[in-house]
Amino acid sequence: MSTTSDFALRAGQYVGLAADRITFRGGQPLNGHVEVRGAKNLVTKAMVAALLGESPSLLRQVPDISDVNVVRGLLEIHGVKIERDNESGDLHLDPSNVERAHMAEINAHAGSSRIPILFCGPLLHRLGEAFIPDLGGCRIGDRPIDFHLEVLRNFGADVQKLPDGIRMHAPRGLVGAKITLPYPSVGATEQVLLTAVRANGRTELRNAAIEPEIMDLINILQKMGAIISVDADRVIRIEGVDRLVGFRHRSLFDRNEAASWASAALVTKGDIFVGGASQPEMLTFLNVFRKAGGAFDIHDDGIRFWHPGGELSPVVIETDVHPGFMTDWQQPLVVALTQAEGVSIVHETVYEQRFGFTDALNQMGANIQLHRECLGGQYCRFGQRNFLHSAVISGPTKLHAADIEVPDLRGGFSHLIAALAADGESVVSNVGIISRGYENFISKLQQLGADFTVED
Ligand SMILES: CC(=O)N[C@H]1[C@@H](OP(=O)(O)OP(=O)(O)OC[C@H]2O[C@@H](n3ccc(=O)[nH]c3=O)[C@H](O)[C@@H]2O)O[C@H](CO)[C@@H](O)[C@@H]1O
Ligand SMILES: C=C(OP(=O)(O)O)C(=O)O
Repeated sequence: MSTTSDFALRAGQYVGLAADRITFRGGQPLNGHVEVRGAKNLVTKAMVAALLGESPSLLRQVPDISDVNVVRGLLEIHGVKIERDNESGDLHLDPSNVERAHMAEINAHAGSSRIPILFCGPLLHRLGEAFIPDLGGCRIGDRPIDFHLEVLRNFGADVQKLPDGIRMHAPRGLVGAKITLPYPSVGATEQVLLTAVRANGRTELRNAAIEPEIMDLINILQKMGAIISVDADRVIRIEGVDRLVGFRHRSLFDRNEAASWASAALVTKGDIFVGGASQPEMLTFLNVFRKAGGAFDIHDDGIRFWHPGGELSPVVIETDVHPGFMTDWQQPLVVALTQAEGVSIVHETVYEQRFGFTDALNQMGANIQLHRECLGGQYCRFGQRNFLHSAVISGPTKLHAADIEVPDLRGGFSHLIAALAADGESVVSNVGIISRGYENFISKLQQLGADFTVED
């Protein structure tokens, strides 16, 4: 097991990379096997949930990604003792000695993640106060936290905005509330869950997000002693309890990483077995993958994805909340769509500015035009607000080498696979961001036969 201090030192930094630039020699198919472990979008929240327990928790399948290290660093500042077995991915969290932390230390560790905002409920329950630093996460739009703050006020928290973060108090404790979210936000739904489980009385949440990662967080909270029911039509009801205990839980797999490797197989005309992936959480992705011309085969221990030969077909996609097409799936798939015979459309309805990554693809020879209009039948909050949130991709276009810079996590993965599909030598810089959500992606690319050099 690694020691606590190893990880404290690494908290807030991107892991696993000696350098931030990779030179790719494209044109080879990616073939082979990669394993995906726990979902970034569940594991980091489960770690926060451990704060609510009176006894230690064990989380399994935790990936070595920088977002996990950021959350680990923050938990350790609050006195949670954490040990990790890197090989198995087991993470032991002991919250017996949670204490107040210095604002300066918290700020120094906030790093690149959006998770600090989810510490509010657990810290208010345990300590009666919380300080939350400015958030990281991908810059793919404004990403306000107004729903979170409103939710916390509904529970009775006193919220004060400071120049470098937010301070909260709940001197009289937190009380269950009736809440309707303006949009089924994943983070705000988690905020309600993590706060309501220990609040006094009942909470009813309407217009909740119901992503698989949220369902798995509910599984964890139930193991801890919470009482939560999920009704039809996005209604979640929580009965607050006086105490929660630690949990033992094997995390849901990372369906976003799995979908990325699936797209990598399609883009490079390869064949990739994604160990650990399972069908139900990827149903919507699999339908689109098949319509675009990709082949897949579901196994007990993973899913095989490959390019079956012949032309790829254009598709029309509208990203949406679950069970719709996940917004984190579109970027790598767009690279494949540059190779489809005809015109594809992607209407991004979750984030207003998530097509920044397409500039680099156009530089490499793709033909992607962005539009402010909603190119789709679905209601979208961005149509009247002047955002380039619809993409028209005309293909097939040959991709050629270029020097490109990673703008964000999923855009970054799409750049890697575009460089691997392009003729010639491409230099991709700022690749460290990719470690936020893709465990050991450099070793995995090596395993799959990619030809590249990491700069020392
Ligand atoms: C760590 C994590 O789990 N990240 C995921 C999570 O992000 P995250 O939880 O940040 O995403 P949300 O579901 O909250 O955001 C969805 C939309 O709601 C808006 N919004 C959200 C909160 C708020 O207070 N006010 C507001 O306006 C956002 O700007 C965005 O337009 O869900 C997203 C949507 O599935 C995924 O892309 C991210 O990978
Ligand atoms: C947008 C993402 O993550 P985050 O919310 O952590 O920035 C993502 O995983 O693609």
